[in-house]
Amino acid sequence: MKQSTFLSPTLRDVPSDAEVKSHQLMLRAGLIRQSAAGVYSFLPLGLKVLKKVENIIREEMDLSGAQELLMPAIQPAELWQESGRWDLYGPELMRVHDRHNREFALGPTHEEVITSLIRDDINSYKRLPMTLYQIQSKFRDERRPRFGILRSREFLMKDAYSFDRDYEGLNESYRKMYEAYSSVFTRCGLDFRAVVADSGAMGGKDTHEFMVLSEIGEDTIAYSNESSFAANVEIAPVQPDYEKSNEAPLALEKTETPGQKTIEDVAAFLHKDAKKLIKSMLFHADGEPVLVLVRGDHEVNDIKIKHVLDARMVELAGENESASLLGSVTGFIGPVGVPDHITVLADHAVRSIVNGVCGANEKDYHLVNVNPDRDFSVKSYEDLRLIQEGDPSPDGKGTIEFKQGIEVGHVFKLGTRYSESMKASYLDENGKAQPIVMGSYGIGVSRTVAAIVEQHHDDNGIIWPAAVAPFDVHLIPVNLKQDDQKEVAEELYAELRRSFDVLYDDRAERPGVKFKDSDLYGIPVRITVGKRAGEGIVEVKPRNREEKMEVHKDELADTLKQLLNV
Ligand SMILES: O=C(C[C@@H]1CCCCN1)Cn1cnc2cc(Cl)c(F)cc2c1=O
Ligand SMILES: [Mg+2]
Repeated sequence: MKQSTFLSPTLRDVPSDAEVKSHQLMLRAGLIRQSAAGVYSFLPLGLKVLKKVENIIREEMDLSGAQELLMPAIQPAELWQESGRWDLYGPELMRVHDRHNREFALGPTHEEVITSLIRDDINSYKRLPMTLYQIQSKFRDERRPRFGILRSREFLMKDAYSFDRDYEGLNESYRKMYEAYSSVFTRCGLDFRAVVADSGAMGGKDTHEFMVLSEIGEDTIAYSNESSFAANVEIAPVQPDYEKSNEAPLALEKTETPGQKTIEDVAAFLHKDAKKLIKSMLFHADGEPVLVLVRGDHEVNDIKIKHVLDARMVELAGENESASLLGSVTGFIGPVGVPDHITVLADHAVRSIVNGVCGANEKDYHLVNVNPDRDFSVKSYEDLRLIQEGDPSPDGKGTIEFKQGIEVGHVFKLGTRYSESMKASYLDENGKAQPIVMGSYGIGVSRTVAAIVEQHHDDNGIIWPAAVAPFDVHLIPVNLKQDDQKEVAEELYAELRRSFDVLYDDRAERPGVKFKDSDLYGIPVRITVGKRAGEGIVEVKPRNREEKMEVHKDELADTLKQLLNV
């Protein structure tokens, strides 16, 4: 490709609204351009990378035995009404009307469509197992699109769906897909972890997220420093560590704590360690009031509350709720003397508190020498807190550390959630109808491109791993006015492009501009045709190393093969 004709405008300066490196560099290197908040065009250079990632995914999907199809982005509302999700999602689900005023969704995912497709065509156990996938644009009206294509409102996803006769079959389909994902992200040159995840609104049991390690990742991974344990912190289990204290329980006392509402304030005011405090929070779980207790130095994990109560919606109650239900404002509520109709749940660690402190359910008062089970009772002690760095790993090996991650893949064991609601069944050997057991598996294809940039760049620009690079070689003559340089460059371009993807910088630009653009583009190998062109010597520089080699043009093809390990 001749660069003089190529549309990939580079920017000298960092765009002010781009906060993270991948967003900055993808704009500066001319890979993407924004057309609206969270809506992007992929320019030719960016599209070439997107296609490389897509094809790695396609190869691994096909190797895993999945077959590719393409579903429509426009989805009839009826399908979402059948699955019960039309009213479950709010403004994030983009909805359109057609000319007959019928309602449609712009597809954020395709469980409904694929299930409606399958139920018409798979009716015998002989057709199972089957895994289908597509690579297609998805639409999710994110409230806060940000970080370029890392969180955009239209994005490219590979979504796969597996269909099995039973859970044993699903486990096998899931394992195959899990292996395929590991191959995809390894081939893309990513440092990633597969972590145990929360299935969110999808229901279903097992689910894993594939996280690319990155400081700017929105997800927090809790992992053991001595074993392979790794989980999204949202769902990481905490082992109950019941420590019996030999402190004698003292008489309960009410004490004035004027204006002391936060854990820090109360602990300081009463000269107590936060570990002695009982943090009480009033939630609504599917509308029912629940008082949740965690130790003062811990954080409550509302996803765990949802799982413990098997609730659909869990949200913190407002100030006036606490006042009307518990007779006081947040900061002074506690479990002592709580009306019976309010469920009280406590994290395991609360049970070990002796002579603790909690709100007195009266403004400006707290109770001290509070002892669980003596002064208040709980419905049950559960795992309700966020895991913390330094906690023992749930598998008993090592301690927990945190890392930030970018979620690039998410695999789910769906079970029969969709096949039952949408009546997708198969006839077994005895002619009996059974619900199909499903799995769903996503990769953010465009997000993966940005994640690769986050892990592969330096101050001068992107450093593409060879497998996903937009070109193999960047061929740069220093000065086209020099006949020998022009001649050698043209000859090399004609010759190398037969076996490599070559970007030939034929612009009449100053060398400095050419090299700056080249560093921005991040093409794996740069060939500079300069002063020694007349001797047939050119300079070869790998983008991911400082060193430059002088190579005779006759050895060039072999040198490139080694550098690109093709
Ligand atoms: O998409 C999934 C599950 C898997 C992920 C892998 C590929 C197949 N689907 C979960 N999810 C996430 N955000 C959504 C946003 C909207 Cl607006 C919606 F209506 C539905 C969903 C939704 O269902
Ligand atoms: Mg996810």
